[in-house]
Amino acid sequence: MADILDIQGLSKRYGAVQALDQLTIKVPEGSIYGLLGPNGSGKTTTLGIVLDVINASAGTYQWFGQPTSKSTKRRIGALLETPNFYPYLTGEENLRITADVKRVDHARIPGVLQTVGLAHRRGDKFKGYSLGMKQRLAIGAALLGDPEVLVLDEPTNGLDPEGIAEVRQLIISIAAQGKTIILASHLLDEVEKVCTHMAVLRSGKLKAQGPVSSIMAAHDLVFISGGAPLDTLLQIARTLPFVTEARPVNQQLQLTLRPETDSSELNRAFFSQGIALGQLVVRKKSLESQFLEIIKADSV
Ligand SMILES: Nc1ncnc2c1ncn2[C@@H]1O[C@H](COP(=O)(O)OP(=O)(O)OP(=O)(O)O)[C@@H](O)[C@H]1O
Repeated sequence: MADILDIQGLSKRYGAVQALDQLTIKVPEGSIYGLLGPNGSGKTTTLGIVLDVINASAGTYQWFGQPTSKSTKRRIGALLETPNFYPYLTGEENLRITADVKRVDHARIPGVLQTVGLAHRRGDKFKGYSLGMKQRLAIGAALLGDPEVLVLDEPTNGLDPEGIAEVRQLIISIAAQGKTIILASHLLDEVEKVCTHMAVLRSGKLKAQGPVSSIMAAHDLVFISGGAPLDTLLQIARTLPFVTEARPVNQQLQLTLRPETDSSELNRAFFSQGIALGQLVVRKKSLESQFLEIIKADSV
């Protein structure tokens, strides 16, 4: 898979604030890439830099394997702030105005309205739209130029639960049409539900990145006990190449395994040393606790 966006060592300083610190990430083509981090972690700054509205202090980025230019910009649609639509005009009329500003043919409008699920409401005034419909129209405006990539900053902020569900579904369906989507969010739940890949930021630093499933899978815990004294189990566990962490907890041994390790390998490894484990329990950590650990960790 080619990389749509390649960010290398991006840094941004605002006076005393290091908003971004040597960020390096690659966004694969066709992914829904989530930039996840608490408020102030540098997500908007990152999007602003790669959209060429904020200057970086250091580092580089390339879109489609090229430095940014008019032609790369035409291939990117972005929604950083809610656009100012006219309340007394219809959804369709508002898109016509946006199309004129962007010098896009009006012939694109019916298809865009269809994509964002507003074709049947195209003649209704914007002010009568629900919050979710307003945001879908905004996403439609970003799609007018038929971009290959859609960049969204906190796309569900301020929406009601229904609007959140509509917008998340829309993002997934746009990606299904072959577009790459990059979105910033402070909601772990959102990234987990919508994204295929993620980068976790804290205080401008990258804490983890990769496919959402492998980041989440990397943090399951295994508890073992029995068959031998805890000390012996600990000694053996520390020699196993697929065990990344081992420590005694409440008369059991708590282990963290390398991603994609099957816990049955543990049974086999101990058995080969003459120990039949009395108990082996895999506990999935809650996503919240994984996220908190990732953003707490000094490095991942
Ligand atoms: N124009 C600016 N001047 C000074 N400091 C800024 C400016 N823009 C952002 N910052 C600071 O840079 C850091 C990163 O901000 P940024 O907006 O990129 O984070 P974020 O993850 O998008 O958070 P949020 O969701 O709250 O916008 C924060 O400490 C913020 O206060």
